[in-house]
Amino acid sequence: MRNFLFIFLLFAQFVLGQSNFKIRNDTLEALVAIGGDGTFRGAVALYEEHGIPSVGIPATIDNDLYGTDYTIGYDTAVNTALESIDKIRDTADAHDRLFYVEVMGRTSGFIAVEAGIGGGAEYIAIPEEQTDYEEIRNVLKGFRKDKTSSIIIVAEGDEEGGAFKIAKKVKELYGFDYRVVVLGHIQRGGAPSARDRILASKLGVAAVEALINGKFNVMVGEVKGEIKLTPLKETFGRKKELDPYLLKIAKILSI
Ligand SMILES: Nc1ncnc2c1ncn2[C@@H]1O[C@H](COP(=O)(O)OP(=O)(O)O)[C@@H](O)[C@H]1O
Ligand SMILES: O=P(O)(O)OC[C@H]1O[C@](O)(COP(=O)(O)O)[C@@H](O)[C@@H]1O
Repeated sequence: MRNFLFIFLLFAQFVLGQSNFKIRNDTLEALVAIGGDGTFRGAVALYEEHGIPSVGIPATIDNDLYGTDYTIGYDTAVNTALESIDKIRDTADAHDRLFYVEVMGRTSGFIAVEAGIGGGAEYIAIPEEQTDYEEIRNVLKGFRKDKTSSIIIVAEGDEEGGAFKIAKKVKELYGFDYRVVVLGHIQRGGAPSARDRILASKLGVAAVEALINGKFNVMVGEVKGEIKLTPLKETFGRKKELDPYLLKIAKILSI
């Protein structure tokens, strides 16, 4: 690290969220802000109001930042969700049950889609698509009679209001008895997966390189295996789309 560049490498929540933390403008040249859209909004405000530049590193389990294929924490969260879904599947099989499993995703269905495909979900409800009750009924009526269990994954941010609401409505409409499991905050934290460790290592190096090269107010991301810089404002101002191919195969595999 060059002498003239003094960088605080901190979780931005720490900087932005704690009132007793005082920023000394005379010593702080740049900030590496690690977090999601809230963190980056704060980083932009810090620049606009105090002239402190940042480089952002995307870290949120939701994976909902534009400018990177994956965010740090997402892969670990999907694996944690899958571990639980595997266990629930055992009970669903043994008890001949329909389970609704609610995963995190405040405004996006990234965790739901990958956990759903990985866990063999019969249906995946996400905020990006209108929940289709008729499709749920068709899946549950059983195109395949050899299935002894059904699992419906619901992203917490689904426009219908979560797993309990969907389960209740399906029961009212079609009479299917159910159990609901809300995985909740166990999806955050824990030991990071190998993929998350590698991604964090790559993006950490990329952030320092960006600063050395005088690139500020950008987020470092990885897109199709390449490091990419995206203006911080775009990362939360633009919508990151779900992979349409994953959505397609989720439907094919649910039959
Ligand atoms: N416009 C803003 N100005 C200053 N601080 C902000 C702004 N938006 C969010 N923050 C702060 O950034 C921190 C992280 O935001 P949060 O939404 O909790 O997490 P994430 O970064 O995962 O989206 C919080 O402490 C929040 O108060
Ligand atoms: O209950 P809280 O503290 O608001 O946290 C829950 C929210 O945090 C999230 O897990 C995202 O957190 P991060 O962006 O920090 O990974 C959302 O999916 C969820 O809605």
